[in-house]
Amino acid sequence: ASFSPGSRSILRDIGNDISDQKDYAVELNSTNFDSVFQNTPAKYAILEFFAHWCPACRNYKPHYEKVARLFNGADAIHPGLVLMTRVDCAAKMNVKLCDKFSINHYPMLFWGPPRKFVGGSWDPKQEKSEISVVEEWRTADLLLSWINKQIGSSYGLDDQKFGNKHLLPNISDHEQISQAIYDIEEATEEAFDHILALKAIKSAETSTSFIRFLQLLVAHHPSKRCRKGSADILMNFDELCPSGQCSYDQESGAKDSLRNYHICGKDVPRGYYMFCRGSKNETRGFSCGLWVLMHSLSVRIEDGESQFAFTTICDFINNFFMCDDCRRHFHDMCLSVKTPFKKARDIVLWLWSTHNKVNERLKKDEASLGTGDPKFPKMIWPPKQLCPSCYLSSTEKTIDWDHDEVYKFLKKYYGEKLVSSYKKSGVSVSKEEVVAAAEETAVRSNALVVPVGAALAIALASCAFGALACYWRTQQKNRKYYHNPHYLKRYNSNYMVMNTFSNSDNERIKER
Ligand SMILES: Cc1cc2nc3c(=O)[nH]c(=O)nc-3n(C[C@H](O)[C@H](O)[C@H](O)COP(=O)(O)OP(=O)(O)OC[C@H]3O[C@@H](n4cnc5c(N)ncnc54)[C@H](O)[C@@H]3O)c2cc1C
Repeated sequence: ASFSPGSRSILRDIGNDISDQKDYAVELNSTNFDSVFQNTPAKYAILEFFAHWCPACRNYKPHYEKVARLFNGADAIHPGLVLMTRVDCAAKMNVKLCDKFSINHYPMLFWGPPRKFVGGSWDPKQEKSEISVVEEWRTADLLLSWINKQIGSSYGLDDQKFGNKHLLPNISDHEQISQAIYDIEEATEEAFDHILALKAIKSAETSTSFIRFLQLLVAHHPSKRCRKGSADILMNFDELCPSGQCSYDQESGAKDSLRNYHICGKDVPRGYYMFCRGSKNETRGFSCGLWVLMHSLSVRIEDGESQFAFTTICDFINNFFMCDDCRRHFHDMCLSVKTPFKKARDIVLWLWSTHNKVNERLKKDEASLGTGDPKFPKMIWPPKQLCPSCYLSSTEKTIDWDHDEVYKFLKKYYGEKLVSSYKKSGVSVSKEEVVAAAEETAVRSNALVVPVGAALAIALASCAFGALACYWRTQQKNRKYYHNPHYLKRYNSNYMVMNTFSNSDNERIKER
């Protein structure tokens, strides 16, 4: 089978094998070794070399399995992050493989990016290698804290799976949305992967569209690590994509390549949608995550940013959502908006009703073609069970919405209930620092594309991420896109409202 990066199939398949064997760590041999490392969506791998006759190895197995339970298999607690594997060196077919890794005692554990193990080897005298020996491994506790140190996490052996085993639709459950933060992170990463795979930033137009979307993410992405990752790309954008020509170099050492960046950091588990998990592998997932991302952005913007957010989302879908029919339909709906949005409420409700138009169309298509997910039939949303007050009245054919109630509901559902669960220690910033940075950014950039709230949030993000802040500020001085009329003129007048900073804006920033 072939697996694309982020494919859910491989982890599910590994999961199925595991339930048969009751082992979580994946047993490798000289035949499957390369293909498993090549195809795993995990970011890191641990490889244990052992011998089945070795008593110490047998005693160690429960420790190793205790950790593997967290990361491997369909019910992994932290899926898609660390692939835990083992090779039995006492099996004849693996002798050469174990030799290549200079195994001189059992068990011996290695750590590295999975691809580095493909056709790989290890030699103690080797100076530069991305594969390293795991130093603290003797108990499950030690091994997990060693892993935590490598990836900056704080996982515990008692961590429990977040949410239901296999999400079954419960349309009246207000709390299910809180799990969507993982899906939004994954969808954000996946969108970035698609852009990279198709080298889709290739002109001034696509560059601008991408920059604007990053600005929106830096300011309003509900996940802290995605705000940080987006800020990181934004800060380095001039180097990564001079004149709109990005480097997509695959070389791991290529510093100026977009491929070396992760829009949500490098630890986002891949291959596991939760809120958006379909009952079949090929349904839901990314497109659901993308909708949820857009809704969660829309409820976070402020009045002054509404037109910016609208054009940014429309352009992003048009330029980078690789489903042709989808983006064409969506673009038509964008073009049908004749009056610029002035209030945040306008874009929240527009996105909601646009999504419902798509639902309505797909409901018919899926019924006639049988292509939908039977467990998640399309519906006009939110259903009454989820928001009774949204309905003034309804018949089978029409719904009379209470738009104020719908707006209130969406703000709560995609706002308050959907927040970053990612905590990183040492990230703190004083209010004064935020205000100073926002002011600095605002005063300098009188014709900035970034609207007030976004500038503040970017400043906040950049301050909050410590060393990035100073770099961001110096980089901003060189950022020509914002000042270049070429980049600003491409929209027709009703499709674009530029925000400029005035003294009163600066006062507002100070107040905030
Ligand atoms: C911009 C865009 C355009 C698309 N166009 C097409 C297309 O033309 N043809 C096609 O076949 N597929 C299209 N898709 C994919 C399609 O809309 C679904 O994403 C996909 O079928 C998966 O559906 P789902 O059941 O996971 O729910 P989705 O429609 O993806 O919705 C995700 C979640 O959002 C919530 N939700 C549902 N409706 C609303 C609403 N109105 N407001 C707020 N929240 C809501 C629900 O909790 C739902 O589970 C498009 C996707 C996107 C992002």
